[in-house]
Amino acid sequence: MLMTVQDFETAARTRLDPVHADFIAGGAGDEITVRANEEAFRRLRLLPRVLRGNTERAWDITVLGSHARTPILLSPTAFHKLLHEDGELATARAAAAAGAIMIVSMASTVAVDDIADATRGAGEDGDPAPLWFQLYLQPDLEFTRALVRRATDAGCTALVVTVDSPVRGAHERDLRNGFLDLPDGLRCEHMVDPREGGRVRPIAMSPEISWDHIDWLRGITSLPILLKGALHPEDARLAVRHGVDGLLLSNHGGRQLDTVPATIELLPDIHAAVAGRIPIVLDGGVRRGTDVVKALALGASAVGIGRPVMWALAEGGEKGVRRLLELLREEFDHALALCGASGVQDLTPDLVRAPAWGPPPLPGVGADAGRPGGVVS
Ligand SMILES: Cc1cc2nc3c(=O)[nH]c(=O)nc-3n(C[C@H](O)[C@H](O)[C@H](O)COP(=O)(O)O)c2cc1C
Ligand SMILES: O=C(O)C(=O)c1ccccc1
Repeated sequence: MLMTVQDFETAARTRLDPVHADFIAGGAGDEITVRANEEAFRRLRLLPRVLRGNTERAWDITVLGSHARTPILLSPTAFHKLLHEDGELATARAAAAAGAIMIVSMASTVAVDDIADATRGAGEDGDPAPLWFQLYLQPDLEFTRALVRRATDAGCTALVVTVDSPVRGAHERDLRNGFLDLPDGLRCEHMVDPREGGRVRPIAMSPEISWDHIDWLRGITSLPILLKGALHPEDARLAVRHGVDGLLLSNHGGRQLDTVPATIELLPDIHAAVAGRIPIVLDGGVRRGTDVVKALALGASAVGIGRPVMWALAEGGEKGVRRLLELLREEFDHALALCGASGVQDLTPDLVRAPAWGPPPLPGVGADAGRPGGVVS
């Protein structure tokens, strides 16, 4: 029976080509960060409140003007048709049914306009949660501009710019398997260039992308912009200064620079750096309702899931993703109830006990020298 996120992975693996399972599960280098994301959630402990008398619970959130019926959104992931013939259409219909925001990947195998068409009127009350669009800024700015227009015309309500990929992460599993691109018959629909007779362009991951490009993007769109993959508190502050509207705190599920910290471990610092000026969405290692509670308590406005969606899609198409989103919402609701919370607004940092992250500070140095693991505030 499919009761947990782990069950979906186990079930999907019985159906999937192991090369494709490796593409989903894998990460960069030794996959230290892949493991760290999940482990860091496990190391955090919840301290519930009691006798709160809360009988009703709400799960709604509004982030950057986008309303959703769940704080769990679908992080952008590539190549859904590799896993199921309906590809992103199945994923998007399931997200619409759950009222969950879906971030459409620039590397999707169905174009964002077709995804938007498939979900129109598909929500429970005819009002599906909006789509956001993820992009890698292409050095060819006219191409990027056309892509932004396409996403905007499709009705996307935010842009998510992935900035952790000046070069592509070294996915050793894929290299060993010789999995380097989509098989014949599948393509990244957004990369079909009408100016070039329908040639499919490769997605450029370019080290020349800089804050100047963010300024340029800020100037050509009025959609909210989120940066995905800034991890340094100084970059979080710079993002605010450059007019960025939100952060997707993400280490790309451990698929870019290996050995970066778990995102949940970074959240308190990033939260302090932006000081409430812009919302933070977190992804990486979210597998349980309690993980969602922990991230929201430590200051995230929402969380994203990547691999779980792909396992569920491979396992059961639209139905699979529907069931996945349902079970995570049930787990989240259950955890809320056990924390004595009636909604996201009751989730505060005092509900989370953090271990002392990383190597201990040098004795006698810094404000929190020798600080034992304690309540995060
Ligand atoms: C197979 C796969 C494909 C991905 N494709 C993209 C992508 O196209 N664009 C992007 O910004 N992030 C991409 N990501 C990263 C996810 O958006 C997300 O950051 C990550 O999967 C979250 O971690 P989780 O898998 O532990 O939930 C991909 C991740 C996976 C596993
Ligand atoms: O694999 C990834 O993590 C990823 O981001 C990606 C981007 C473009 C094409 C395929 C995958």
